[in-house]
Amino acid sequence: MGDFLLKKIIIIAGPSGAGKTTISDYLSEKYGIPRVLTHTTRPMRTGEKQNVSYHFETDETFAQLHFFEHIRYGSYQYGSSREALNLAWKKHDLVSLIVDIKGVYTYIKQLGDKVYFLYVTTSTKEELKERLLKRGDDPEKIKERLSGSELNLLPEDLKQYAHVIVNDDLAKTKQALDALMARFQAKKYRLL
Ligand SMILES: Nc1ncnc2c1ncn2[C@@H]1O[C@H](COP(=O)(O)OP(=O)(O)OP(=O)(O)O)[C@@H](O)[C@H]1O
Ligand SMILES: Nc1nc2c(ncn2[C@@H]2O[C@H](COP(=O)(O)O)[C@@H](O)[C@H]2O)c(=O)[nH]1
Repeated sequence: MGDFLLKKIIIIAGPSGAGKTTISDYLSEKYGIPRVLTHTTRPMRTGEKQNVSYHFETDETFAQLHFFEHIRYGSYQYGSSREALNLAWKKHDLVSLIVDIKGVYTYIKQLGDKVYFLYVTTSTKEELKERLLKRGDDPEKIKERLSGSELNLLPEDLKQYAHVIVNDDLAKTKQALDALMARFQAKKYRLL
């Protein structure tokens, strides 16, 4: 299984539309850092694929699974498993995972300094709204996602752990990620 001490996880969180999936895809494509897939009961969006974007579940199949942590977000359930993480760590020292803010608390509490927390956001809420409209999200759902706890703002007590990326300009974000990866390699995964 390799040296467990080397195993690290980049936990990505932030508002809907901020670019968490885009960033995770970039890390995967450019640096071979796989995303640990999570499970959800929400319907697939255009372009998403079963067992590539998520493990898409029904309420019945979701209820049968054993989760490390799980949440209800909007009308749907989401959950991540320790088994999937361990499986990914068998092949890779560094992996990524996308969760909401509640999930971030769980991962930091349970995995401590194995976690590198990337908080992704934009300068304005309008930018998020525009991206979600362009993606074809329902305007009512967008309203819900961009208010209250669904907005996934960075709480005060998580700021000490967060490495913030303001993803307004994708080219600049990629430069910031490249710099981050260079630091990782230099430090040989001593992330925090
Ligand atoms: N810097 C950027 N500038 C413009 N559009 C972007 C940028 N980053 C991502 N996008 C686009 O915004 C949309 C949302 O991005 P993405 O799916 O990565 O967000 P997300 O944070 O994973 O959202 P969600 O939590 O809703 O799944 C996508 O269409 C993506 O191509
Ligand atoms: N705590 C968890 N949060 C998760 C998980 N999988 C996804 N998410 C978060 O849910 C919302 C909505 O996701 P979307 O794909 O419908 O836009 C978003 O904040 C994700 O980060 C999980 O297993 N656990």
